[in-house]
Amino acid sequence: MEEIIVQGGNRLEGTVKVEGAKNAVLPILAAAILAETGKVHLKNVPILSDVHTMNELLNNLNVFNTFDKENNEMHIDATGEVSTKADYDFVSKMRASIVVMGPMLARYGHAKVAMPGGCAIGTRPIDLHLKGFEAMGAKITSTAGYVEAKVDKLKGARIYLDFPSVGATQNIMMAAVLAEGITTLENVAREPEIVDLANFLNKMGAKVVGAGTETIKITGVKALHGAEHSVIPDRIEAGTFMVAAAVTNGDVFIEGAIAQHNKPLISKLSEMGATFEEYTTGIRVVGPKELKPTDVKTLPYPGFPTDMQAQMSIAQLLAPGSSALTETVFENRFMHFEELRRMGAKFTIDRQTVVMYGPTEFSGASVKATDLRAAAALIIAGLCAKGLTRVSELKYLDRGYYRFHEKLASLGGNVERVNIQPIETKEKAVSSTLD
Ligand SMILES: CC(=O)N[C@H]1[C@@H](OP(=O)(O)OP(=O)(O)OC[C@H]2O[C@@H](n3ccc(=O)[nH]c3=O)[C@H](O)[C@@H]2O)O[C@H](CO)[C@@H](O)[C@@H]1O
Ligand SMILES: C=C(OP(=O)(O)O)C(=O)O
Repeated sequence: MEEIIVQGGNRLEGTVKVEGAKNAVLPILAAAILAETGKVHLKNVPILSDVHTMNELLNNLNVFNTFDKENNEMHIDATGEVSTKADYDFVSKMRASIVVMGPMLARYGHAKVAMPGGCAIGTRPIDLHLKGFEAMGAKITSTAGYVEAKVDKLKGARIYLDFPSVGATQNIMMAAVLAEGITTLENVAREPEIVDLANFLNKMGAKVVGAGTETIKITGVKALHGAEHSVIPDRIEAGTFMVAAAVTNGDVFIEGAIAQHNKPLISKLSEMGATFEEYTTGIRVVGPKELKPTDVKTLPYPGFPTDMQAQMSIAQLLAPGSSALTETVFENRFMHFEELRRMGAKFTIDRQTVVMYGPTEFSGASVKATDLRAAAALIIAGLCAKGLTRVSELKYLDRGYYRFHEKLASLGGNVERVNIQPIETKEKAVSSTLD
């Protein structure tokens, strides 16, 4: 079992480079299914376990790729006959696998995908994705844990999303690119990852306009081809380093960070006393000696991102006074708070709002990551704690952060990743030496 061990107290200083965005590359990899001719060439592909999982799924569907990890480049070939069934083994590992459904349906008029189910942060239904496919003429059935969509030819439609779901916007957009006629998608998600997907689809020959606004218009075309594309930088990884710098009174240049993508976070951390300098190559963050309290509410983009909520809570806990955090996107994304309590955090939770009482003097403890962003938050808390913090369940961290411990260590953090023996194995070893 692996753990990250953090000895708190160091100020972070120096330069750190962000990877390509996990949440951009996953739907883009799914979109590669649409390339009936020519290969897809992707640049700035992050080395993450989620990317590995998506690759395994694609291979299983007869879509092959080579990943040059030295250069973060990938070549994908979807010109063969692509399978239209995504098995439970893959979808259960990673919810984002559901976005293969739109491309399959667009290219073959058929998709059968295991129902993704909920996860550590909420129930996460896919009703909006399915409503969109239905509006375009697909018949949807669900049996034995699978959802199946069938249609002779998808037809363009006017679709209003009840909630600006990121995954539903992507899935419906990818279904619509080969549909007959025009699809108008209203109340869509406006995240930068939606814009990146639309840009990639357009390079493949699609006609998508309006990505990044509330309405996306897609004019169906006959077929799509391979294309070259560089994935946008990961705004959540960048934001995680912003918080790490802010809470350690640090001075960190985050290479590749785009200020436009992180406006609400920059605004909140500025309110708390951090200063920011924006450059074309990245962002410099300087943390204050003492943070000021502030309230945060997560919202769809361009609101404060739910994926930064756990990390932000560390800054709020450190600030003297009370700070509130309201989570409106997922119904169960406060799991990390009980772990933080073990490190000395004081707070109360009432439904979707946590009120934190600072300043927290974090003390090092053994804690378990409860999801991907919780893992990063606990490590950041460890950077500010007295003594040693040990964070386990690193499988979550590896979904979305590449060599997080090495990056923090390169900034002066006392952070190590170690392989520890499970207790039973240790006991066996001790008893065999006694024998
Ligand atoms: C791989 C990826 O890009 N993941 C991101 C994506 O997840 P994902 O695409 O799953 O998130 P959504 O925007 O779809 O979900 C937001 C909310 O809408 C609900 N919902 C969604 C679809 C649906 O059909 N019905 C429904 O009720 C969800 O349960 C959730 O409460 O956006 C989230 C919100 O910014 C981020 O936290 C995730 O990191
Ligand atoms: C919730 C996240 O991802 P996913 O939607 O893949 O679970 C995340 O990136 O924080």
